Amino acid sequence: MLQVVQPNEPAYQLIVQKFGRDILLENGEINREKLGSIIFSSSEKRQLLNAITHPCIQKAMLKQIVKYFVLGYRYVILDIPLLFETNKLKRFMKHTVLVYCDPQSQLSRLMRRNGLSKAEAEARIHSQLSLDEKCQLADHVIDNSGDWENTRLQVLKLHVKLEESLDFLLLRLAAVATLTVIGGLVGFFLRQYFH
Ligand SMILES: CC(C)(COP(=O)(O)OP(=O)(O)OC[C@H]1O[C@@H](n2cnc3c(N)ncnc32)[C@H](O)[C@@H]1O)[C@@H](O)C(=O)NCCC(=O)NCCS
Ligand SMILES: Nc1ncnc2c1ncn2[C@@H]1O[C@H](COP(=O)(O)OP(=O)(O)OP(=O)(O)O)[C@@H](O)[C@H]1O
Repeated sequence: MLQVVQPNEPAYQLIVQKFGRDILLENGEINREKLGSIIFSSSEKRQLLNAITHPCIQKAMLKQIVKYFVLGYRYVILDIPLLFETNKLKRFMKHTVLVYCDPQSQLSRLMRRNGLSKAEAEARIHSQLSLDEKCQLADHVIDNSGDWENTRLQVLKLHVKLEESLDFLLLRLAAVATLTVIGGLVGFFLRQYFH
């Protein structure tokens, strides 16, 4: 959901208004490293950023869901870091999947990926529920503590399961029927009008 914090987006204006121009790069884009270091060391600031960005992120997600639904995709995956914490969107999800890894790997991978110190990485991890707590809340857990191949096999298994599911079949049929009727009516009136 990077696009909601791009210049010209409403969330961007509000972020600059609340956090100041110091968090901008020379080209006007948000300096993610700087904003990250502010919000991950203050829960108040984090809540402020969440209050600004979450409504825009939710709108953008909804648009994409409708798009892929109409295109006939069997399922869409929403990558939502704070799904269980905010507990707002969970009721709209048919399935929830948690990608788990053991706490030691989580810490060392985050330190390596973002070049963070142990304390900085721990602050980020503690700004969310622990993975063990999230495991209890998710419908499916992919254990990514092992190597990539091990994870890939688990993902493929889940993919097959989701592809086989008939979730939302009635809703899809109703949507197709409605579109067909609307298309038919439009065609009928256009023919009447041009004859
Ligand atoms: C805070 C920002 C600048 C940090 O950018 P950065 O490139 O360093 O990290 P990135 O966006 O890849 O996020 C890394 C991870 O941090 C965690 N995280 C991100 N935002 C938050 C948050 N508000 N609260 C808790 N954890 C968060 C998530 O696990 C996420 O996957 C960036 O996340 C941002 O612009 N956030 C605002 C939009 C937002 O709220 N996004 C996701 C939360 S739903
Ligand atoms: N199975 C694995 N083996 C080795 N390294 C891994 C494995 N899975 C992920 N990593 C590494 O761990 C880091 C974090 O992975 P990734 O960015 O995919 O996690 P994420 O859950 O999307 O993170 P975030 O929630 O912070 O956005 C990356 O540098 C990635 O290369």
